Amino acid sequence: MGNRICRLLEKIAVCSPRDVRILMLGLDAAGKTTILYKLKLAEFVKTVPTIGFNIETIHYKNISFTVWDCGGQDRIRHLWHQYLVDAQGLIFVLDSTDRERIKKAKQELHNIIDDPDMGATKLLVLANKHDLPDAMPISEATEKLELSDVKPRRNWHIQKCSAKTGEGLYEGFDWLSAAIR
Ligand SMILES: Nc1nc2c(ncn2[C@@H]2O[C@H](COP(=O)(O)OP(=O)(O)OP(=O)(O)O)[C@@H](O)[C@H]2O)c(=O)[nH]1
Ligand SMILES: [Mg+2]
Repeated sequence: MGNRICRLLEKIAVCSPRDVRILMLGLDAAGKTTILYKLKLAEFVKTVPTIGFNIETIHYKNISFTVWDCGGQDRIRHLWHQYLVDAQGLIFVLDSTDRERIKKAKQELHNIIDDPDMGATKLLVLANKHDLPDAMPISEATEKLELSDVKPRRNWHIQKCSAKTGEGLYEGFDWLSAAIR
C-alpha cells in the first residue's frame, strides 16, 4: 500500500527520486563511455579506453541512475563480475558495426548473465553506432547474440541507438525505468 502511494506520488514528483544502480558492460570500443557522457552532458565527447571504470549519476523520470561504466578490454573483463552484485540493471553495449567480434560479444554477454549474482537484474542491450551505414539490423544482432535463448529466464530488451546522435538512448532508459519499477 505504502509503495503504491509512493509510486503515485513519484508520478507527480513529490517523492524523492529513486536510486538505481546500473552496470554498463560491453567489449572495448563498443561506445560505453561515449553513451555515458552523451546522457550526462548531452555531448558527443572524445574518449580514451577505460581502464577501471567511470561512475556518473543520470537523473531521468524521477529516477537517479548511478551508472558504472566498466572498461571492456580483454584483460580487464574478468573484473566485470565483481560489480554485478546489487545492480538492478545491466546495460550491455554492442558495436553494431563490429561483425568480426559479434561472437566474442555474445560469449561475454552470456558469461555475465549466467553469473548467479545476476539475480533479477534487468538486461538492456544497446545496439550502438546506428548512425553508421554498416550497422547490423536489430534482427541480426538479436540472432547473433542469441537473445532468444535468454527470454524465458530474464526480462530483456534490445534497443538500437547512437551515442553520436543520441537516437534511442532515452528509449532504452524508458524500458529500463519501467522494468525496474
Ligand atoms: N559513429 C559512432 N561512433 C561512436 C559511437 N559511440 C562511440 N563511438 C566511437 O567509438 C569509439 C570507442 O568509444 P568508447 O566510448 O571509448 O568505447 P568504450 O566502450 O567505452 O571502450 P572501453 O573503454 O575500451 O571499454 C570512440 O572513437 C567513439 O567516438 C556512435 O554511436 N557512433
Ligand atoms: Mg570506456
